Amino acid sequence: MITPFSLRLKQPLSTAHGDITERRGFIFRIDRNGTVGVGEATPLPGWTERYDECETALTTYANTDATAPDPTTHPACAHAIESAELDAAARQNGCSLAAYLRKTVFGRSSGRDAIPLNATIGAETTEKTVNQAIAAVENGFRCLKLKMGVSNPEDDLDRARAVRDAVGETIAIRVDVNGGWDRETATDCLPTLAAIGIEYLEQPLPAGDIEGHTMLRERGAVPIAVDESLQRASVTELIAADAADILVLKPMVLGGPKQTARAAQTAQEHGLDVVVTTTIDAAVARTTAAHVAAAIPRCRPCGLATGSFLAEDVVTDPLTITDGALCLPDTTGIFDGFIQSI
Ligand SMILES: O=C(O)CCC(=O)C1=CC=C[C@@H](O)[C@@H]1C(=O)O
Ligand SMILES: [Mg+2]
Repeated sequence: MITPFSLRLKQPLSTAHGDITERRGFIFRIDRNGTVGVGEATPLPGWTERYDECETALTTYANTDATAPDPTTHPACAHAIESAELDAAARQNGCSLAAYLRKTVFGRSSGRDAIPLNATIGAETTEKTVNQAIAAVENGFRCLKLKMGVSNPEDDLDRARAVRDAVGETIAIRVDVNGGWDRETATDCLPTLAAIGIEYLEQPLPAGDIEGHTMLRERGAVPIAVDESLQRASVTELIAADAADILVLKPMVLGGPKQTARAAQTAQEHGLDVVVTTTIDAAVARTTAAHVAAAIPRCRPCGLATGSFLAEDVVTDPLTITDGALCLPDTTGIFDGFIQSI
């Protein structure tokens, strides 16, 4: 069964790719020998297939004997299908999705209950950015993610400096440019970002400029993370190119929770760190991503505090965030409560 939804954001999330103002997607429900599984597809144009492409692929899969679509061409659709299958499988095994992924991908039986998060702050004015940063720290967040690449680089750097001055040295500040700089701009910004003491610089250059990220990384000024580049190159290719210290993994963009867990495993085997984030998804995919993060050993603070961007949701959020860390619900599968309420 496929149920479409459309959710408004409380206010636009401003990024170098443009503003995100609403999220439209589908809840996908399957029945496997009497056990229900639920998954979500929330395509984000520019990151995944378009909404109409997702709808066609999901409908075709549901109504015919078609195999699941390729996660590289239809990642959001593949995400919904894989999530629903894993939800049912975990429930049949009497365990949570996190425990199921831990066992089947990482061969482990125990893991973390609480996942530290970053607070996400859009490309706003300095005053708004500083106010949001202070509010996040007062709410217990120890890690802030600032969006850059919308205004000019000098203003961006001033904003990051103002946040550092406001929150002090002990709070991690990471910066996400969403590919908004060229090599020269990024190179020029490195010394100031290093002086501000940022945790890492995420996707400074366009997705396809893998070599440029390698070049920035070689400078050694600040660690480099890639996000959008994972749509252009595989984890193995990015590792071979020495393009990143950190991979930002979005299950909705990578085609599902297991795809993401496997990407994390490959990255960690090669000494890279990972961060799990959403594409500002609804509650089902956010909870799915939280299970993925909980299954992965050694995650840096994750970008999962995104439910508060939405003005409405498909279902009551089962995740609680306390002191900047997220707690998973005690459940089988993704969340037992979804079966009754959606
Ligand atoms: O990582 C986070 O803190 C939240 C998610 C987030 O920042 C994003 C979600 C969706 C699209 C992007 O603009 C953005 C990102 O680039 O990571
Ligand atoms: Mg990013």
